Amino acid sequence: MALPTPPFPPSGRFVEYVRGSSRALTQAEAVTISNANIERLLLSPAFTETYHRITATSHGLAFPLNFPSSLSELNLLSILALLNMASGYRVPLHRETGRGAWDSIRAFVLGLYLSSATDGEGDLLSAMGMQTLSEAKIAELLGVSLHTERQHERIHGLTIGQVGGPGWELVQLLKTLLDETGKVLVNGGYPNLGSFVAEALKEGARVAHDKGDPAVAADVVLEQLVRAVPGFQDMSIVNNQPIYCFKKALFLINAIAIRFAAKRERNDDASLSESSAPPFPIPHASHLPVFADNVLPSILIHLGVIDLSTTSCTLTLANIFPAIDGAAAAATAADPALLLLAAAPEPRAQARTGEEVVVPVVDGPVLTPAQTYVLRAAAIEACERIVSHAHAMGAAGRGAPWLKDLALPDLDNWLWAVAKDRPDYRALPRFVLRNTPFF
Ligand SMILES: Nc1nc2c(c(CN[C@H]3C=C[C@H](O)[C@@H]3O)cn2[C@@H]2O[C@H](COP(=O)(O)O)[C@@H](O)[C@H]2O)c(=O)[nH]1
Repeated sequence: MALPTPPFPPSGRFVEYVRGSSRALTQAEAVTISNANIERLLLSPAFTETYHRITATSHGLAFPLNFPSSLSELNLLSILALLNMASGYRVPLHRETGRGAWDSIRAFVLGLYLSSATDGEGDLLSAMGMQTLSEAKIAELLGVSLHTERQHERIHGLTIGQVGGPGWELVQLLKTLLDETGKVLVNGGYPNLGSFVAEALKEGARVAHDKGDPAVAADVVLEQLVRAVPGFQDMSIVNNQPIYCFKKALFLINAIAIRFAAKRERNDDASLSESSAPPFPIPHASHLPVFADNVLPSILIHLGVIDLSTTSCTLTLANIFPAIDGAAAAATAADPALLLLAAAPEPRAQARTGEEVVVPVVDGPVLTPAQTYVLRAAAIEACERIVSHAHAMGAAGRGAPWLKDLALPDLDNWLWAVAKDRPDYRALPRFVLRNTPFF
């Protein structure tokens, strides 16, 4: 059942509406986020002992490619962000490709780039090229099958392959995103997504300059991305409450800031030549709301920051993650989060053999679109609260001194990457929504 779509936020207020609508929906659905549990996380060894290592090392946004220009890299990054979804296909992707959603999409985009250079297929990353991709080519680059197998009804032992299944579904989602975005770009006269984004970045810098506030640039870029490209229109109405998440567009703005920040500093340094600076301005992103996917809310629930036990029964959210591990829960009285907040357990097998501990990837609960918007809203609100609580603790001299500098995108990065950092976290189920192009 498709949810209704709200109007766009008023011009100039897109970032504010992500925050405001997330808070309002979290409150309307009676999700509890307590300062006590936020503080417990911020003081926990699980957080303090890994924060700097994780936020300093993991981003996966640098590709091992020699881009002919900054614009070419911007285009690749923009397409990567546009396609940064597929979380609902994590388990089938692991089964078929050995990779999760993010790594599969990265490999796919890398494949698009490399086949553009070598296969004589034309530029598959251009506005025209992205519309020419066949289902078969997308499936090949992604490494998934367009078929499922089923038992023949009458002939025992005979299996029949038929078009369909998770691989096919994901290929449809990607094809639609590539097609519709390509059309928008061609209609607007843009050769590729990167050149559209570069224009938005310039407009953002112009408005930021006029208003004397560098933070405004990201808002302008967000608005332009969302208004123009259906694949960035990650918004809905849930129980009469509009909700704006804009995960992929916010992720893109932050990715641009991360990838090109060093160059921005060079850009600001007038003594350097023009040629070393990219031909577009780089936005400030450290104030942006987090990029709400399925990982952030799931982990925040497991860590006890988002508490669903108080939610109303209409959306049946209260028990979506039943006690993760009965024995562990018993050992920690009523609160399984306590084990997760402790320092990472010594990975014994790893210590002995030097090999990765293999954790089976299992699907979490399959939710409805309405349920997932509520949980993603709760993650956005929880991260706002975590960061302001950290700043207050820093000012009061409680906790680690660096808490006063905690920034939203770094917190996003920690939550996302820590989920893959410890064997016990990797085993935590994340909720699943299939058939969405947004996360
Ligand atoms: N909130 C947030 N969500 C993120 C990312 C990333 C990429 N992270 C790297 C890139 C830059 C950062 O510095 C990270 O190191 C992917 N996702 C989303 O997770 C989902 C699950 O995917 P998986 O677990 O693979 O199956 C999928 O919807 C995917 O879109 C992030 O950073 N934040």
